[in-house]
Amino acid sequence: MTTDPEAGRRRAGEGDPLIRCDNLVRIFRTDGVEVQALQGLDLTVADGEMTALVGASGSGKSTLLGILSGLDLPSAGRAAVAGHDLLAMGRRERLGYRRRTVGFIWQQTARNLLPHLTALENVALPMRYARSPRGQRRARADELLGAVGVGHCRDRRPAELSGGEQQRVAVAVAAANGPRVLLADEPTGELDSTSGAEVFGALRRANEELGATILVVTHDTQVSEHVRRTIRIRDGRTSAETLRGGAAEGGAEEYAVLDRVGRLQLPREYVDRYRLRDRVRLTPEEDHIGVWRAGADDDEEGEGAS
Ligand SMILES: Nc1ncnc2c1ncn2[C@@H]1O[C@H](COP(=O)(O)OP(=O)(O)OP(=O)(O)O)[C@@H](O)[C@H]1O
Repeated sequence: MTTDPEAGRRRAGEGDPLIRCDNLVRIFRTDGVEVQALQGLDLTVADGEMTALVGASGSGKSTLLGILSGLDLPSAGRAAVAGHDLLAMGRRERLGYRRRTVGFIWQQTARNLLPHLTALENVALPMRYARSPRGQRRARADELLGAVGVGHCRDRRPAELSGGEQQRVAVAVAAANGPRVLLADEPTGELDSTSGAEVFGALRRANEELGATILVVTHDTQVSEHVRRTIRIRDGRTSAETLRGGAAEGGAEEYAVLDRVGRLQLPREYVDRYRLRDRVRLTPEEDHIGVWRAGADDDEEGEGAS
C-alpha cells in the first residue's frame, strides 16, 4: 500500500488551512426575534481544495459565505482566510481582501455580470478596479474566458448568453484578480444538470489551472459528484463529510466533524440504524473506538457501530 502523507494531512484538515472557522456564531435580531443562523460552526479548508458545503434551506450556508466574503461579521468565534483575520480587518484591509483575496459567484446571474458590458469587458472590470496595467487586462480576460470554455462568448453581452455560459463568464470574472479563494453560492441553482456540470467544469479548471481554493455552497446533494470533499451543514454547524476517492479509489469515505472540545455528531442514518438513544457506550480499542447502544444490562447488548 502506498501512502501519501500530504493527502493524509489535507484529508484530516490539519496543516495550515487556507480557510479556518472556529466556533463561529451569527445571531440576527429582527423585531425583537433572535435567529441563531450559525451555532458554533467549525470549518477548515486546505489550500488548493475544492469543497462543497451542502445543507437544507435555512441551515446557515449563505450566512457563512457572507462572513467569508468579508461582507458580514460574526457575532462570536473566529474566522481567518489566507492569513486575514476576518474579525479584525480594518476598512482598508477589508477592501483589499474583497478585491484580491476572494472572488464570488452568486446564484442570480444578474448579480454577477453587468448587462451593458460584453463578457470580455465584464472580466476586465475587476482588474481595472485593482489597477492592473491596462495593456494586460484584455489579454488576461481572453485567457480566462478560454480557460473556462467560453472564449467564443467574449464579445457578447449577458442577454446574448445562456444561463450556463453566464455562470462560466462569472467564474472568469471572479478569478480575474487571481484570488486565493473562490466562493460560490448555489452557482448552478438556476441551471439544468448539463449546464450545471459545465459550470462545475469551469470551477474545476479555476481550481486546477489557476490554483484557486474553491468553496461551493448548495442545497443540492448531487453536488458531491463534482467535488472530492462534501461537508454537510445542519442547524448552523458542520456535521459530517464525505470524501470521494481516498483509500478505495472510486469509493467514498464518511467522516463526522470533531470540534475542538471533542464533540461529534453521528449521522442520522447511523443513529436510526443502530437505534442509538440518550447515551452510547464507548469501547476504546487499539486503533478505533467502538460505539454501542446502551441497554438496560450492558452485558446483553449486541448492536453497535465501530
Ligand atoms: N439578515 C437576516 N436577518 C434575519 N434573519 C436572517 C438573516 N439572514 C439569514 N437569516 C436567518 O438565518 C438562518 C440561516 O439563513 P441562511 O440564508 O444562511 O441559510 P441558507 O442555508 O443559505 O438557506 P437558503 O438555502 O434558503 O439560502 C435562517 O433562519 C434565516 O431566516
